[in-house]
Amino acid sequence: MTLRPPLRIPGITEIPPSAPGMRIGLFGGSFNPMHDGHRLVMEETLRRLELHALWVLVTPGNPLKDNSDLPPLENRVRAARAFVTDPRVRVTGFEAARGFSYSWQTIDFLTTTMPDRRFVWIMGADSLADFHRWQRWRDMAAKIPIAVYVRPGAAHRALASRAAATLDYAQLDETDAALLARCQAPAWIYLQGRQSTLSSSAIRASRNLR
Ligand SMILES: Nc1ncnc2c1ncn2[C@@H]1O[C@H](COP(=O)(O)OP(=O)(O)OP(=O)(O)O)[C@@H](O)[C@H]1O
Ligand SMILES: O=C(O)c1ccc[n+]([C@@H]2O[C@H](COP(=O)([O-])O)[C@@H](O)[C@H]2O)c1
Repeated sequence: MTLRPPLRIPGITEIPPSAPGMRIGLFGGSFNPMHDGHRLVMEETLRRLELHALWVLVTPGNPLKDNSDLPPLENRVRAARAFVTDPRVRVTGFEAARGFSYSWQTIDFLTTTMPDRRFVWIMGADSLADFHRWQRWRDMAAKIPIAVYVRPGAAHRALASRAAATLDYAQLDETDAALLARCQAPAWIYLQGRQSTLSSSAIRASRNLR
């Protein structure tokens, strides 16, 4: 298993508190920085999936991206915490403390150590379009239900993607969103709704122009 050197930062890399039976959304990302598009995804999934909590997993580094300019984990976690206002949302960098590089490692760990919680992976439509390039993506889809949220410019690529085709048989109707976290994987849903054109890269580009 590929592990990076564990990085433990007090107050930053702990797993949020939870209780048996809780339905918990896992929203992974670089969050460089967090923006209102992320807020929209969090609000919509919390409500429509009837989640008790949503954990923002600030990644030490997306394995498919060049992370050389990525600000330190601690800075991204602190900035995301300052941005979040909903008390159900908890921001953590816990993947770094475990030395995880890949999301399947996170899913494996959480579903094994906390089998009495109902975890759901949350991603934007652009991530589904690339999902077949994630390490062990099929194993991940077999372990945890997945909610995909519409993103401007990504809808077609997402629904025509290899992962969408492979998992076609496990797609729930959007009207059954509240059932997703109660379902056995594989199960996934594509959520339409309010959309945001915001992206972290556009925000970084506009900051650099100033
Ligand atoms: N505007 C948005 N609408 C829907 N989903 C989004 C939006 N912005 C980000 N996401 C989703 O949030 C998760 C984390 O995204 P990330 O932190 O990479 O932000 P980003 O804006 O996509 O960043 P970048 O522009 O640097 O690629 C991903 O699953 C991504 O698909
Ligand atoms: O596990 C993988 O192979 C993998 C490949 C690409 C992205 N991810 C995860 O997807 C999430 C979104 O990443 P990002 O950079 O698009 O915000 C984040 O949690 C990454 O660690 C995971």
